[in-house]
Amino acid sequence: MALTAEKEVVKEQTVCGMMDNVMQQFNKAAEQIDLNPNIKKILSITNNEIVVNFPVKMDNGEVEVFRGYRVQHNNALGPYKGGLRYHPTVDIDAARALAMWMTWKTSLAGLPYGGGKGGIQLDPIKYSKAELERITRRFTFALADNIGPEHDIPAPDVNTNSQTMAWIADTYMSTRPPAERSANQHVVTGKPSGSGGLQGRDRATGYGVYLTIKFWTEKKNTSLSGKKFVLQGFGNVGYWAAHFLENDGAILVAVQDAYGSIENQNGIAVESLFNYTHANKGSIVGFPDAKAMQDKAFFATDCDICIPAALGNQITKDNASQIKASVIAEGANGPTNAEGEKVLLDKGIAIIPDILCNSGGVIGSYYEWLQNRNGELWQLDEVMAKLDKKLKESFNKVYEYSERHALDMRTAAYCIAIARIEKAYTERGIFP
Ligand SMILES: NC(=O)C1=CN([C@@H]2O[C@H](COP(=O)(O)OP(=O)(O)OC[C@H]3O[C@@H](n4cnc5c(N)ncnc54)[C@H](OP(=O)(O)O)[C@@H]3O)[C@@H](O)[C@H]2O)C=CC1
Ligand SMILES: O=C(O)CCC(=O)C(=O)O
Repeated sequence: MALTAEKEVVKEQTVCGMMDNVMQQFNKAAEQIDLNPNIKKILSITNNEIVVNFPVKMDNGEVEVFRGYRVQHNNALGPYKGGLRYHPTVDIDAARALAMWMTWKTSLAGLPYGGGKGGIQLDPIKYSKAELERITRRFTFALADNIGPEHDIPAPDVNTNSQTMAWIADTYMSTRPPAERSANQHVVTGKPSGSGGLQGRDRATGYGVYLTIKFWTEKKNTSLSGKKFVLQGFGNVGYWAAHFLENDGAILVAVQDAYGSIENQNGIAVESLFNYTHANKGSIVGFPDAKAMQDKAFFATDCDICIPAALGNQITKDNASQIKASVIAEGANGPTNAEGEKVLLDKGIAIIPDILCNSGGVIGSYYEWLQNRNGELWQLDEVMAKLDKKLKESFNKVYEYSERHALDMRTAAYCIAIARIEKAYTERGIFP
């Protein structure tokens, strides 16, 4: 199938209503822990919402005006932290929900951060690399002091990467007095390793997805060897998760990206698919060692593990009942909506929730931030070992809480995350 620039036409985007989803999750946990009503009020809304419209000259000499967002949900535990997404579905609802998820995620991981998220409403495939660089630099300039290394620290998300972060860091640092420039390198994380980036930040999220699945299988007295998994999204998170799962003996049997879906029950070789996508404008479509499948049939594929690692609201009441896996590992943020989740839990399918499953990314970002702040250079093996230890602690905390209180893992994770923020407010004496 020939690829077109009109991704949205190829596959319907369903990212609306993310706030409803995160609020239902929050309210359920708030009730469970009997959250102080004043703190509940604070956490139910975002602290700051920055919307910027900024003009950029295109390659053809015309000016286009873009809309960018940065939502800062809460900073009770430290500076706002979270990614920037470049996608047509970026709007204020999505940015609010994604910022809230970051607050719970950083709290659960025990990091000294709050939550923020943002991005630009655009389809990057429609722009040249030079245009994307100018868009990113103008966006950074428009955000001005709303971001900063001790205030709000962006990172990569959908359709942004280490190159995007390098442009942001460079633009932000160029606005500082000369003597302070390099001291501001940690305004963003996820930078290339030659520009202050952390060895291993590229794979940190996918590695965390893999680890949480491994820890879950260990709790079930089984192993990953021979387990079949399906993967929605073959980008940064999806590729690295698949890479580590395959190394541990699991078998990739179906993949979906924005252009289509493929299946091979005998196994899809992860590195071959990765190399193929690089030669095929980034898409999995047409991979010779798998057959094409209908997008709608993807979630019904026979498998043990299902990994949504693309956009939000992908598992809904319409497809949840078809899922054959015994565990869902949420690489993406908010991939399962409330109705879909009910169907899954009723069927006895476990969910490793996003705020735990994909937290390896922000934990890696924290290490990068520390590395820059302390003027250090960390080695890959020490980064991976630290990630392993931290994720194991987080996973065990959530798993044990869920067992002790007979809760699903998402609600358990939320209870732990929210209780930590409540404690911070209470200790300050504001809400006795
Ligand atoms: N990067 C990170 O460190 C972190 C990311 N996340 C979350 O993980 C998810 C993926 O992020 P990331 O891997 O960085 O993003 P990438 O941009 O690297 O990859 C996104 C992937 O999702 C696919 N995709 C997009 N739309 C659809 C669709 N409608 N149906 C199926 N697949 C689709 C893309 O396909 P195509 O290439 O064809 O467009 C691509 O394969 C997001 O939810 C993000 O918020 C969470 C924590 C950290
Ligand atoms: O690395 C970070 O700071 C945040 C990554 C992110 O956007 C996420 O965890 O959803």
